[in-house]
Amino acid sequence: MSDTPSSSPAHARTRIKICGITRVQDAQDAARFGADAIGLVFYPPSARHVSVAQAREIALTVPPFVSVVTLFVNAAPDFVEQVIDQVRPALLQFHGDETPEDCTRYGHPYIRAARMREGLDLLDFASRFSTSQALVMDADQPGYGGGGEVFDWSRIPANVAHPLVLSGGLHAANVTHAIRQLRPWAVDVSSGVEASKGIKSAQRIAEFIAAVRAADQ
Ligand SMILES: O=C(O)c1ccccc1NCC(=O)[C@H](O)[C@H](O)COP(=O)(O)O
Repeated sequence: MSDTPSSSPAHARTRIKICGITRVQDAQDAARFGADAIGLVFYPPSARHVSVAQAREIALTVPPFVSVVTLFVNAAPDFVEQVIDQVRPALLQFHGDETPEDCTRYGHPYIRAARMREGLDLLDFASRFSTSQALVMDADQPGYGGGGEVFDWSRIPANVAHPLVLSGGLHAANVTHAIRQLRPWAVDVSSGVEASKGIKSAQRIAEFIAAVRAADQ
């Protein structure tokens, strides 16, 4: 086997985040099938909103080396502090209208969602959020996120320096193609692995993860 560089991607394995987990059982299924991270949504209008107590219970059952990500939409700083203290997330995810200062004030690693609306300059956005560990690229939709909508992937510039987390309307039937086309660092899914809003389907999680692994071959 040759050890010369090739055009293959810089990483061999696309990371997978299953977002909008509301039940211990769903977190365990995600981990069991090989997810790298689970997302807990703190946004009361969402059907996937969890209380701090619920989130803590779920986080305590997540096995080692599976990251817990807590997602906020324009949350009050005191509330974010409470979640950091009680849930101990590996990462914060800001999915609303937060400024760079809103994201960095906790001194905690974070990822920032870019809602891919018409006219968004992603390179400018990336430079404003240079301290973000990754950019989550999601469809722009009413309700901020989790709407199962795909955006136009051709609007992602090739030269974004951040690791990219592809999100928005992914499911087992389109994620293989998405990964082969874009080679993101990670993929993030919610609606595409659900049985109903906020309730994940073990079978759909398994199929989604198998489709990601197929793309990594
Ligand atoms: O999931 C929600 O209800 C939600 C509400 C408000 C902001 C963000 C939200 N979810 C964000 C996510 O990380 C989803 O995984 C992402 O938007 C993709 O969702 P989907 O298109 O349903 O796979």
